[in-house]
Amino acid sequence: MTTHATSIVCDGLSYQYIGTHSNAVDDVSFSVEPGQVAALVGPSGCGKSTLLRNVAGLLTPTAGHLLMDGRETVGIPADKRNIGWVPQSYALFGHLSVAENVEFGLRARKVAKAERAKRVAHALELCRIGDFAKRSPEDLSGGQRQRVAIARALATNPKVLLLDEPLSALDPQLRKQLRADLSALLAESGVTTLLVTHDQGEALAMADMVAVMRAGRLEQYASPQELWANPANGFVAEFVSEASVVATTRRADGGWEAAPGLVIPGAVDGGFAALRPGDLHIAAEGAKLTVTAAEYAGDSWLLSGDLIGGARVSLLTETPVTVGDSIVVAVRPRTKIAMVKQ
Ligand SMILES: Nc1ncnc2c1ncn2[C@@H]1O[C@H](COP(=O)(O)OP(=O)(O)OP(=O)(O)O)[C@@H](O)[C@H]1O
Repeated sequence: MTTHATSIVCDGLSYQYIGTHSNAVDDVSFSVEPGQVAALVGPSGCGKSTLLRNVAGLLTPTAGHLLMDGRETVGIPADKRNIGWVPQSYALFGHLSVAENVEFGLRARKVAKAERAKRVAHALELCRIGDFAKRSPEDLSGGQRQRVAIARALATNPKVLLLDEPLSALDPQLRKQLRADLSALLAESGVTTLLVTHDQGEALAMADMVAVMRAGRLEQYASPQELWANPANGFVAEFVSEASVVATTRRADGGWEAAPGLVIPGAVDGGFAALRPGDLHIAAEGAKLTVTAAEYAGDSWLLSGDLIGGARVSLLTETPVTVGDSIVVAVRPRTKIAMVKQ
């Protein structure tokens, strides 16, 4: 769809709401390469939507720069930025057909009729909703409605696509299915995309780059693989991979352990070990763990428990275990544990 993709640079961007005492977005810097999909993730209230609204031009930064294709964008009104905005609710018009919804933004921009028809047809095809062109969006499933909202945004040939929680209106089963479809669609469209999600799984699965935010600050900006392998700190490890971040101590043999007997293979320096549920298994030798919760997950159990020393960790196992049981756990063979600073 896009012939020329746009780069986005946020440079020291801050935003403070009137009447508040701190920045909702605080000195955030990152850049998105042309055609990339970047996800903003972080706990509720960390500033994701505020940042997205600044990029959209719905809010004006209190400090910093926002560059698109190297050009300062702060000060340019929202309707002159050529941005495709897909709100959480999709905001489709029920009294218009799917095709008319997609055409809506083009009419508003006074695009000529023949060109409108061409762009609508292309957007419908790209989003695989041509079969529903004459239907009302109200007669479509949640997933199909989402495609209409994206087609409507893409039809205007935006420089940048902004998606606010694109999958949150869908049920959990459908969310997983549709994130692959949405990724494929975004890749095919080639448009530079910023998306907000509070679901770290969604961010890892869909984005080229992920911005992890906490209390307005950017904690880390990296590819999903890099975030997983080298989380910048304990917060990122816990948020991105549901890790338990446990302090290590030096063993007499020079190695490091996260609890008596729980050796962290390959750890050269001490620090905190980010232990993910998939990192540990029940073993003959290792550390004692008292099971405090056992959640059945179909082909496995998700156990949580306390190690000697008090740290709480989780692990996936196929062995049925009951709450109160005492088990021995170790790091699975050939598993690299991420070490972080707290
Ligand atoms: N209009 C407003 N006036 C004052 N403060 C606001 C306003 N909107 C948001 N905030 C505050 O700014 C901070 C960031 O909010 P924001 O909505 O950007 O977070 P978020 O990460 O998108 O959260 P969520 O995941 O819950 O949508 C929060 O502390 C919030 O209370």
